[in-house]
Amino acid sequence: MTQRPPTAETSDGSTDPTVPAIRAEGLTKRFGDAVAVDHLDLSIPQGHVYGFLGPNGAGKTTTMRMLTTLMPPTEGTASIMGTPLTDRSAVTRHIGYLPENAPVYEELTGREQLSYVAYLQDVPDDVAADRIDELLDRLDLTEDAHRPISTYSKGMRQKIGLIQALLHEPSVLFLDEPTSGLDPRAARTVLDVIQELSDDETTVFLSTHILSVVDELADTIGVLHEGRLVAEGAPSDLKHRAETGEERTLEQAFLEVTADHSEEATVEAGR
Ligand SMILES: Nc1ncnc2c1ncn2[C@@H]1O[C@H](COP(=O)(O)OP(=O)(O)OP(=O)(O)O)[C@@H](O)[C@H]1O
Repeated sequence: MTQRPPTAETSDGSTDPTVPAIRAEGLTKRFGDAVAVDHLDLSIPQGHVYGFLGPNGAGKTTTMRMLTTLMPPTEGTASIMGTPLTDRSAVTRHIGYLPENAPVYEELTGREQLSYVAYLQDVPDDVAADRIDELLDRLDLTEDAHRPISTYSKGMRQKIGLIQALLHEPSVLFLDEPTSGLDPRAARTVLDVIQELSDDETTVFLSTHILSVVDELADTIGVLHEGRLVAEGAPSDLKHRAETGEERTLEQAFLEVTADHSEEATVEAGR
C-alpha cells in the first residue's frame, strides 16, 4: 500500500496539530555554480512565529520563493501543513505571501485590487467585503481605498500587500520585511496584527533585518548565512551564550553567528 504523506487536515476536516506548518528537508537552490540555499532543514510548528534572519544575500528571499511555490528547488523537499510543494494549488490555498514588493495592478484602486484578489482566492463576495472593510480600517487605509494604486506611497502599497495576503485567512503567512516603508504607528499596527494572527494559530514566517521585530514576536529564530542555517532557537536561547553563561543582545548574537561562519569559510578557503 502506498503511504500517504502526512497532511494537517484530518478526515473530519479539523487540523492535526502535530503536523509541522512548514517542513523542509535538504532544500537547496543553485543558480549556475552559486548555491543560494544549501540543504536547509526546517520544522516549524503550527501557530509559531518564525523569525528568519540573515545578512544580505544569505538566501532568505530565495527560501521564501521556494516555500511559496514561486521557484522550484534544485534539490530537496518541503511541505506546508503536510501538503508537499509539488501540489501547488493545494499549497497556495494554505499560504499568504507578502513579498518585498507586493504584486498589484497600478491602475486599480486599493479596494478594486483587494476585491480582485479575494475573487481569485474564492472568498465569497459578502465575506470579502467585510474583511476588506475591516482590514482597510485597521491599517488606516479606508480614506485612500478609492484612489488608484499608482498614486500610493511605498507604505500604502505595503499595507495593501499585507491585506491581500490575509484575505483568504491562510494557515501560513510568509512576510518579507512587512514593516518596510511604514511609519512607526503603522509598523506597530502591523506587528500587533501579526501577534493576533499568531494567537489565532496562524503560522508566520517572517523575514526581516529589524532585530527588535523578531526579538518581540518570534517563538523561534533561524539565522541563515551563505544559504545555511547557522543558528536556530528561541530568542532567549540565542541571547544566552551557553559556553560562558553570559547574556548578549540579539544583535551581538547575530553578528557572532554570522561572523564565525565567515571566518570558518575564510579559513577553509585558505587551506
Ligand atoms: N534569479 C537569480 N539568479 C541568480 N542569482 C540569484 C537569483 N536570485 C537570487 N540570487 C542570488 O542568490 C543569493 C541569495 O539571494 P536572496 O535574494 O535569496 O538573499 P536575501 O537573503 O533575501 O538577501 P537580502 O537580505 O539582501 O534581501 C544571492 O547571492 C543572490 O545574488
